[in-house]
Amino acid sequence: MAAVPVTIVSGFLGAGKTTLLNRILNSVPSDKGKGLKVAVMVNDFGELNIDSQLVVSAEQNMISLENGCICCTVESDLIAQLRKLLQLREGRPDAILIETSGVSEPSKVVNTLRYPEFDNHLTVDAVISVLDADQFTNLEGSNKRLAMDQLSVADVVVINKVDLVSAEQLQNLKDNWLFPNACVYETSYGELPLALLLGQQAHHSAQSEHEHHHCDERCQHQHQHHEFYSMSWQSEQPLKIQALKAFFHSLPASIYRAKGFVRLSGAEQQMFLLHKVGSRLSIDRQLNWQGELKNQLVFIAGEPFDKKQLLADLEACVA
Ligand SMILES: Nc1nc2c(ncn2[C@@H]2O[C@H](COP(=O)(O)OP(=O)(O)OP(=O)(O)O)[C@@H](O)[C@H]2O)c(=O)[nH]1
Repeated sequence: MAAVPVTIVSGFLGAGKTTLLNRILNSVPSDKGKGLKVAVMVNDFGELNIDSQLVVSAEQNMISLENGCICCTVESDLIAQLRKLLQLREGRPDAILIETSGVSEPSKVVNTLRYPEFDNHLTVDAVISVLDADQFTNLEGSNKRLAMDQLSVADVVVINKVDLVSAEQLQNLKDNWLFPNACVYETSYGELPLALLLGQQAHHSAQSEHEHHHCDERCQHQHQHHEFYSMSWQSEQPLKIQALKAFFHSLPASIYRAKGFVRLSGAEQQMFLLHKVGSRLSIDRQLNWQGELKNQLVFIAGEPFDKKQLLADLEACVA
């Protein structure tokens, strides 16, 4: 049996990984039409599983690796899920897509895929890293270092959100480019031909470190994992939109990412999808909502933050 190609979609928080994943899934010819059978793994860092609710998974096999980081705390879950997929007699996927959380290091996921037990069963097709053209230059400190680490192992870099930047800003980004080995594409909303993203066998193995290295409890190898902090909040009460916007605009910059669903007063039977990425906030009506009518929000920060205060401020937004 041929090895199953695995594509890793990585990139910093909010860069547009889920958007790109959905774009890919919508373009893959469906299984029933004798197309590809794709298994999708998504990894959300926060306690609430927002991404899995956003992925269009119609006929695909969707697996959620929750509440932790795919490259460390949920690595064993990743291994177990990969084993399960490979053991399938029928329905073994033709391709696997892994969307890492925005705080994961894709090189560690590549190393997991290289464990001897997966030899001849899995092959890394490409590591794709999505870059947020709008927010990338504003990243600082450990956020910047992590975003750079993610880019440094990419075979394909997708410069996304070009609709939000001027030609000059984009040129500036490219003039300071540090990753000559990757194929680089520019786009908005991950809109790229499927052929540029899947089945390219683009992976350059030399780019990942620690080949065949399997950490165990005796291992001296230091995981230089970047620390991130998250908090989740759920409530059934509708929120006041103006108060909610003011709340988000007053958050400390270290709370870089927030996402989830909110219920707003005046439209109680609807649900709204909320995204905060760096300084940008969007709140959009969700069409054809099938889930529960309740607020579910996740906050992710590069520094510890006052969770009690955040909860109190959120509760003050309840109508
Ligand atoms: N204007 C604009 N917005 C975009 C584009 N791509 C994605 N977005 C928006 O950016 C926000 C984050 O997109 P996601 O696809 O959820 O980003 P992500 O990388 O999966 O986020 P995490 O998994 O939380 O790290 C959403 O509001 C998207 O609609 C783009 O090209 N242009």
